[in-house]
This record gives sequence, C-alpha cells and structure tokens, in this order.
Amino acid sequence: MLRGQVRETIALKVNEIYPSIQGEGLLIGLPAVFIRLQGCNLRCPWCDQPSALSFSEGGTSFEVEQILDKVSEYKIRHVVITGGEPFAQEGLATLVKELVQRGYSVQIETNGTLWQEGLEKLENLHITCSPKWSAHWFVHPKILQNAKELKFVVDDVLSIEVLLKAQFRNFLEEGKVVLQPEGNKAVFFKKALELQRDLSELGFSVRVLPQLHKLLGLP
Ligand SMILES: C[S@@+](CC[C@H](N)C(=O)[O-])C[C@H]1O[C@@H](n2cnc3c(N)ncnc32)[C@H](O)[C@@H]1O
Ligand SMILES: Nc1nc2[nH]cc(C(=O)O)c2c(=O)[nH]1
Ligand code: SF4
Ligand SMILES: [Mg+2]
Repeated sequence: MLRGQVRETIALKVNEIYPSIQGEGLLIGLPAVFIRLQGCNLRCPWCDQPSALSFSEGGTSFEVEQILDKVSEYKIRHVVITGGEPFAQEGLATLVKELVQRGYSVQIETNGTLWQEGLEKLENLHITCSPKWSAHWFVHPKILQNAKELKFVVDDVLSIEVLLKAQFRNFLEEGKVVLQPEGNKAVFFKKALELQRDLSELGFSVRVLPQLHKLLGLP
C-alpha cells in the first residue's frame, strides 16, 4: 500500500499538542513538543491528567498527517507522546515511525501495560515506562525489553519491595530508575530520599527528580 494511503486511513484521538520542556525523567529539561493522546486503560488515584482519561469524551480525532503538520510548526526536534495512555491508541506505531522518519527524536510516556508491533529496537525512540499499582505492577514483556527508563511515582503505596522486583532488576543495575514524588509533595520527596538511601545501601543508585514543569509553572 502506498505510504500516503496508509497515513490517510489512520487517525488518533488527541487531547492537546503544545510546546514545553520535558519536565520528568532522564530527559528532563529538554525542549519538547507534547502530543497528548486521549484515553487511558487505567485509573490512578492521583493522576494529574484527568481530562485525558476518557475514550468516549474529550479529545479530537486527527489524521497522522495533521498531527505531523502541527508538530512541524515548532522548531523543536524532540517529541513526547503521552496521554492518557498512548499505547491504547492503535495508530501510535504509525505516528512514531513517521516522526522518526522525519528526523525527530521521539519519547513515549507509558504505563507499560500495552504494546504495539513495529516499535522494537527503533532508533531515536526513548520509551519511558512508569509502572503502576493500578495494574498490579504488570509491565508488558516487550516494554521491559525496549524501555530506556523506569519512572516510579512515589506515593503512599510504593515500597522497596516493588522496586526490587525481578522484572525491574536490570533497570536498577543499569541506573535507569527515577523516583518521582507524587505531586512534588514534601512528604513524598522525603520518602523518595529514604528509598534512594536504602537502595544505595544495596548497591543500586536511583535518581530522585521532581516534576520540573510544575515548579516552573509550565504545562
Ligand atoms: C499522565 S501520565 C501519561 C502517560 C502514561 N499513562 C503513564 O502513566 O506513564 C505521565 C506521567 O505522569 C506521571 N504522573 C501522573 N500523575 C502524577 C502525579 N500526581 N504526581 C507525579 N507524577 C504523576 C505518571 O506516572 C507518568 O509518568
Ligand atoms: N512539561 C511536561 N513534562 C512532562 N513529562 C511528562 C508529562 C506527561 O504528562 O506525560 C509532562 C507534562 O505534562 N508536562
Ligand atoms: S496510567 Fe497514566 S494517564 Fe492513566 S491514570 Fe495512570 S497516570 Fe493517569
Ligand atoms: Mg503531565
């Protein structure tokens, strides 16, 4: 099928597209265009993007071509696809491949429960996986094989036992784990630093990082 034909038939439900800086995780501080997709398969109690969770309400359907045009309006070469849960939109893989083909570096923010074929070992794709209690800490095997970092929200529930789970061990060993205090709250910064200390006593070093955009008053 001709490339143009594939793009015409694929549309995604978009909540918002906007420029900002990457406020979270190992790529923190990078200028980025955010593509926030609509709809999530989970419901985390403290989710800070409630308007992006419903599949039936909110969001606007855009063809891949239209999304690419919108992104090209910004002179920013890093694109963060988030949500909601991006992997819940079946056009994600096509969108990512089109962006990579155009020379963008692409990052996906995901809860890790879902996968789409065609995204294995893709150059210039950085998958950030944030495992969730609301999914009983399940992470799809293909996400574990392809993610570049794990980002855990530090709340009342997160424990060192979760962080030491076998499925997360090589991320710990490779220093690819970020602890992100829920809502930048002082109580969870304190807990994150305690977890970091306990992990370092076991020989693992993890990063404690804020949601920087919230401190800077950026979206
Ligand atoms: C809104 S989610 C969207 C992407 C995907 N559904 C996920 O959970 O990774 C983006 C990131 O924000 C984090 N997050 C959501 N609400 C938060 C909060 N109240 N405090 C800190 N991080 C939060 C998530 O854990 C995730 O890393
Ligand atoms: N500036 C900024 N950085 C972010 N990194 C991940 C975000 C998200 O909601 O996925 C996010 C966000 O909402 N804003
Ligand atoms: S998985 Fe992500 S978007 Fe979905 S409810 Fe949890 S934090 Fe929000
Ligand atoms: Mg956000």
